[in-house]
Amino acid sequence: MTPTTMTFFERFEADILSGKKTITLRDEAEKHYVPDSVVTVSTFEDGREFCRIKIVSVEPVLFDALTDYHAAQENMTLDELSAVIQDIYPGIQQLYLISYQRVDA
Ligand SMILES: CC(=O)Nc1ccn([C@@H]2O[C@H](CO)[C@@H](O)[C@H]2O)c(=O)n1
Repeated sequence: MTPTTMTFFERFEADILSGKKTITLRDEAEKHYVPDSVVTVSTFEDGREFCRIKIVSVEPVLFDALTDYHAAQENMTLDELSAVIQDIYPGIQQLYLISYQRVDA
């Protein structure tokens, strides 16, 4: 089934709304998003909906293969991004790069 919702940590809300953050890296539990589908986005902490996004692409990427370019699309340095991922997904190698565009409500 095509997923229709996605959660983000609240601290990333502003970057998503401003368009500074245009990808997210998830584990295999979230690899089933479908390009061109529209997804309702809410905060992980309290489930507050704050925008909708259109999935652009979903592709596997290894943690060790992350680059400054990925980090830039997260509005972070590579060191910051690596630390964030290690915190959320300790020891993970296989990630899924989900790129998205904000769509109007
Ligand atoms: C709330 C929830 O269920 N899961 C996640 C998982 C990841 N992320 C963000 O995606 C990027 C790479 O992982 C980083 O910016 C992360 O902080 C997030 O916001 N929420």
